[in-house]
Amino acid sequence: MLFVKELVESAGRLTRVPSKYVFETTKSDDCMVVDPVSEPETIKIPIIDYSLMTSGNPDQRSQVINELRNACLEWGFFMVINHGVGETLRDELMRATESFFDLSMEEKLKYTGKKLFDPIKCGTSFNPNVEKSLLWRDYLKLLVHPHFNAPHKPSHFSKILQEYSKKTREMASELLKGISESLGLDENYINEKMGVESEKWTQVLVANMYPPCPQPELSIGLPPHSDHGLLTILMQNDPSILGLQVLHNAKWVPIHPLPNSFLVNTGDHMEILTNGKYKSVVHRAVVNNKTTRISIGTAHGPPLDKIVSPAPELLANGVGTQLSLPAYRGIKYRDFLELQQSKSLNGKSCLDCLRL
Ligand SMILES: O=C(O)CCC(=O)C(=O)O
Ligand SMILES: [Fe+2]
Repeated sequence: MLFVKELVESAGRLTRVPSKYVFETTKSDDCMVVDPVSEPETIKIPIIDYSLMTSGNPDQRSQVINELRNACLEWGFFMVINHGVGETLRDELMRATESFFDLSMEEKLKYTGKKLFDPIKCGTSFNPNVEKSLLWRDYLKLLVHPHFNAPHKPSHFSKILQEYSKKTREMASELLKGISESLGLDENYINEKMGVESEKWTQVLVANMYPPCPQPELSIGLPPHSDHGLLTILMQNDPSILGLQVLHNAKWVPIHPLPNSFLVNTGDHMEILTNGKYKSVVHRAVVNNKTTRISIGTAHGPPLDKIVSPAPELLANGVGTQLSLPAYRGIKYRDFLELQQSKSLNGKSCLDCLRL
């Protein structure tokens, strides 16, 4: 296996993308990319002030819950500011992640596990065995909760990962409370049903590295896809390096992260649980020819053995109204992950398999 990082570094000055990295466009790639100058209104990304949600002031909280509801209904994506996760921890994690990718091929190859549920997995592309073309992306994927796993090198990586995973779990749990409330449910509804309260939920951390690409228009870092869990919390190395694009009203919206913010999106299990009220958002990562971009995402989902189906409470739209039918069949989280990882990443194809 050859990582993109090593391909770029070994080639001296790479001027062309090798043909196996030329990405075939799919339907949603035909969508236009929003031009921020002529369409500034379309890129008003929702911003959630986390500190107002947790300040203890009920008016401020209900204002933020409203904003969360709109963000989930209209975008499936929002930026979180004033979240209380220290800049130092974020920087340390980013530096340690860079050092991990800088390890020798020999070290990294120790983690190129073959099995889907290998708790530590380092690799390139998404699923090179079945993909028609390779992605301009290397990755490290760790199962960090309920059992914590991390590589031994670099030496301080594990401690930083553990702290960061805990902080993002706390944030995810608070956001899920707010989201429950925004759906008219008890604030603990999702956390109770999804094993958050019992500490049995699943957290997977993925670090993506996208080295500079000589022909960025021909290749892609991650093709259009939705995430599997309930919520994904993402940060990147430098807010000025663009890469993430979110599909909104059939157009790709490039995300300009606010400094020190987190990017949060709803995943397929949010869509299943809410019976399609809050949909998972399709997004992709494009590459550039100047700088390496690194993003680190934590996906938060139910316990692996939990079968998730639409919440009965959300099948009725109000007192006295008729029940609507469940729109998705229930599936064990583990089976959903297996389905997604056995194919190439392709829009919402896994969720489509569950539609009733
Ligand atoms: O690199 C990014 O911004 C997006 C990463 C992503 O979508 C993922 O890891 O699922
Ligand atoms: Fe994603």
